[in-house]
Amino acid sequence: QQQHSHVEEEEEEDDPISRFRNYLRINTAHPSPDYSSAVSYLLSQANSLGLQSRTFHFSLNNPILLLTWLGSDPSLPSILFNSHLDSVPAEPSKWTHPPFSAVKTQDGRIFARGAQDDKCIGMQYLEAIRNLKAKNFQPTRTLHLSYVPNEEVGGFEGMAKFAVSQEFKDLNLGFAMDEGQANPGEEFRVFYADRSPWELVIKAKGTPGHGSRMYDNSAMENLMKSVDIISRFRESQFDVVKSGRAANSEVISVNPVYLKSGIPSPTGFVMNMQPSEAEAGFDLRLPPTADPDLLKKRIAEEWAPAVRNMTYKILEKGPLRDYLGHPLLTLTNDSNPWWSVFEESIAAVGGKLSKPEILASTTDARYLRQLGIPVVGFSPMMNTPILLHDHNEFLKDTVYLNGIKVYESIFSTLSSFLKASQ
Ligand SMILES: CSCC[C@H](NC=O)C(=O)O
Ligand SMILES: [Zn+2]
Ligand SMILES: [Zn+2]
Repeated sequence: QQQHSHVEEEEEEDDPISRFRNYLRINTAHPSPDYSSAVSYLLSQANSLGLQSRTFHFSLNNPILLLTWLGSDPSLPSILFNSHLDSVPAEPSKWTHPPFSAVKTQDGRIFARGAQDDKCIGMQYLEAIRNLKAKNFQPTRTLHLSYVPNEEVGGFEGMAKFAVSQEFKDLNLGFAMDEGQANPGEEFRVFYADRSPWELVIKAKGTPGHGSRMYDNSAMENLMKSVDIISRFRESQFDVVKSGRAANSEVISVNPVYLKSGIPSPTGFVMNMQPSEAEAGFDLRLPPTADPDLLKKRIAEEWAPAVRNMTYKILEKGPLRDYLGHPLLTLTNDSNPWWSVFEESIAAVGGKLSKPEILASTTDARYLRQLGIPVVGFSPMMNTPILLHDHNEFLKDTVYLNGIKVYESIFSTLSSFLKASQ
């Protein structure tokens, strides 16, 4: 009985850490994310802060929540802070604590799927507004917070649809921020571009035959030649990274994700038959500087040539260029006034930024950059191991709380910044 009341007491606490942990307890992992609970929870927070709220349904079962803190001069371009509602799945048996219980250990680590990616920033945005309101801060520019579904599977039912809507256009955005990544070191990492993902499937056909026969042009041989050629390209890119000439995210990555062939039998595969078809799947990532046409030519001529009985399919998962044909990147120099003001806001709280990077993976920021909106990827996590999509994802309470201070500075500085009128 006593223990029971103790637990209830803990759940009813209302402080930044409990509010973060409660958000983490809502299971928004794929394949069946509970978006409605997440949206109701965020709405209750927004209401307690007196923020305006709207929920959009551009796609069935994929709600988008938009919260707005109206500036004193709503005619100025506004600022958007985005986070995604969904998470990748977790395998509970491989975690030391259940992934949706948000256990906090003695040393302050909060374990949950989404702790770093990216429920931290979603709640830190709200806490920063809470603190600024308590200080009677009034923004000049309007601030928007967006909570979007479907990011982890490409954003096609989320930000991709929102970004092309009239409702989005009406926000009149001047600048946006989206998630970044943790840093084990002392500085905050910051991202000016994402790599663009392609899915590549290559298929080989060939002569079937007895498992004992040696002959040319079997499907397996044709596929394995391609796998070998692709591996060599991968090595050449990886060598550039290993020799320190480029960062991981600055080269084209190509990683095999599946191999499929064989003739199934009740116990596995028929072992004395050479199959007539074989295929392989690859995850490709292109940095903004990569030449997509050159890569397509390489795929057609070397990786899956028709002369070797190969066919292929490339699925481009999102844009590579903006509507003016420019690569999707945000300038991080003085020519971008938003960047300078962002830098100032970090310095104002004693934060240090590491050299701006390209993100190795992909976020919804690409849909905003496609529109020509400058977007900075940033999650204020220093002294933190990179655990996104990993087992035992956690964030330390002190790091989380410090991040709230960082966003207070970002919000107040950016929303008062008047020079940029674009
Ligand atoms: C095909 S777009 C997928 C987007 C996904 N984002 C986060 O991990 C990623 O794989 O980078
Ligand atoms: Zn993410
Ligand atoms: Zn992710």
